[in-house]
Amino acid sequence: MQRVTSSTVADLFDVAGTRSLEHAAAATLPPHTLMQRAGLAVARLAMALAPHARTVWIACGPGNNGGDGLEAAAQLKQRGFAPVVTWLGDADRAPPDARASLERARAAGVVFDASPPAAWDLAIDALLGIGASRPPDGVMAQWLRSMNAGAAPVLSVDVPSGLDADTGRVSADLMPSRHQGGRRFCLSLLTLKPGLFTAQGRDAAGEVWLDDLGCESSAATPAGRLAGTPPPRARWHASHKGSYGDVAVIGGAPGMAGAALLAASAALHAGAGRVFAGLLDGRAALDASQPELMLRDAASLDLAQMTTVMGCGGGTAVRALLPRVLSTAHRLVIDADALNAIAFDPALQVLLESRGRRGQQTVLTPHPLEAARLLDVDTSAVQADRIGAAQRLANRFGSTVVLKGSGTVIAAPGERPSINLTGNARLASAGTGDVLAGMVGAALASGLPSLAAAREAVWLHGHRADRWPADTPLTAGALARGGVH
Ligand SMILES: NC(=O)C1=CN([C@@H]2O[C@H](COP(=O)(O)OP(=O)(O)OC[C@H]3O[C@@H](n4cnc5c(N)ncnc54)[C@H](OP(=O)(O)O)[C@@H]3O)[C@@H](O)[C@H]2O)[C@@H](O)CC1
Ligand SMILES: Nc1ncnc2c1ncn2[C@@H]1O[C@H](COP(=O)(O)OP(=O)(O)O)[C@@H](O)[C@H]1O
Ligand SMILES: [K+]
Repeated sequence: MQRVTSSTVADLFDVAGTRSLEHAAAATLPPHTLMQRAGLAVARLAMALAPHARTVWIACGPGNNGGDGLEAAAQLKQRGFAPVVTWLGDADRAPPDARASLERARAAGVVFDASPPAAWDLAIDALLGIGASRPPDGVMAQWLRSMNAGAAPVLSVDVPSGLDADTGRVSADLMPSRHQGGRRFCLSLLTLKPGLFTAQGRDAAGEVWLDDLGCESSAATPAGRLAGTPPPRARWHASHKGSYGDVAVIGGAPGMAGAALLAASAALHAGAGRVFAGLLDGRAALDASQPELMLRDAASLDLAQMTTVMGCGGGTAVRALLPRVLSTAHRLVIDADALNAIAFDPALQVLLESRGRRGQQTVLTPHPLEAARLLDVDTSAVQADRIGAAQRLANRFGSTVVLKGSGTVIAAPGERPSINLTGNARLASAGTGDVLAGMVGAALASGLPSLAAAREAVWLHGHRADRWPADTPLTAGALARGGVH
């Protein structure tokens, strides 16, 4: 059993992949082995989380997820705990594994009840796993809401019930409350599922653990991966500023110069050799607080030699510059208003696609609304399948795509998408996206290929937010300066 952290490297398997691994493993093992292993793993984690629990409420559903819960109940009872099981199944219709664990729980003397105990020290959610076929309702939804509202920790078996294991969607009324409720844990069985890590998945699951039940995962193709900590970038003693590349930030239309300056500051603090800011505002000649930045007229910059970060605070003015930038920029990060301009202009889309065909490095950094505009769908469609949306954009434009938000997805043509696990909701403040664009620019300018540059910058950006003191608001300016307090 292992705890998943932002440095974990692991494959992610969707429901179809997990099912084929389960079948392959079950075929080589004596009957009921997997469920016994699953139940024991759940019981072990439960005992570690609540070693002094007097009452453990285990809510079990009608399928094999409920079977895991029944098996855990048997194991906990045998170890001196007092599980109370509420089971929504029917012994005549339960799948064979769940029925076998039902017998074992009964034989162990587990207490079964029709309704939850009056109080509990730990709740185990074994209502639905990867077989969920519709959103929970009725008694099942009521039990989930009780767990969510209770002060005790909640341990979800395999996935939080009601979570779409492939996409991370959960219906709003089953999400844990932000204002009450205990800590949340999820023990994912056999495989890690992508839905645990993106969209609502991170809030629904809480701290994720994995038990592979002693099974191999080579018999299925992963749907994605957790890429872990990026390798450190060494700086040679015998290097100079030219070794780390030039970044040109183009953006900052009147009233929005701050966005471009944030991106430029972020590029500088992320190690770019030289940073130029080509402000569309035209008025500023010096940022006195950051004299290292060279403020230039955007038209005067020789983009063929540089890494360009385009669009931060660009307004509509950025549109006129895009044909030249898309055609000439050596390496390119496209953010914010530049993405919006491309979404509404088929001629710019053609120019972007041809960069991909020429093999030029391009990273797009949309938030969900910008991604929706580029895909001509609405934001809810993007959020309903973030991995799919990022991959479609990457394929369409021949670019690396960073689809921002909780569980940022990074996709590139022909590559397995990855989900980044650093970062938290303190990043939900104005300007943090501009900072990310600048950081991707610096990583690209150092010579990293676009996918590695995107992974490194996204990881570091989130890591800075994770390290930031909990009692202090995080500003984009501080994030740009390296997350230094
Ligand atoms: N076999 C093994 O040894 C192992 C199994 N493992 C475990 O099995 C889990 C998968 O089990 P599973 O395939 O039985 O699916 P599961 O998630 O229990 O749900 C299906 C049941 O729920 C029902 N149902 C669906 N939606 C519903 C709703 N909204 N509201 C109410 N009911 C709803 C559905 O009924 P139906 O849709 O047919 O009406 C069916 O009865 C997996 O996540 C893991 O925990 C692993 O530990 C590995 C070892
Ligand atoms: N709840 C969250 N959890 C993790 N990261 C978040 C969250 N909210 C925002 N972020 C991150 O903060 C950044 C916000 O970018 P963006 O939406 O473009 O903001 P802005 O336009 O204000 O710069 C992205 O990197 C995004 O992934
Ligand atoms: K569950």
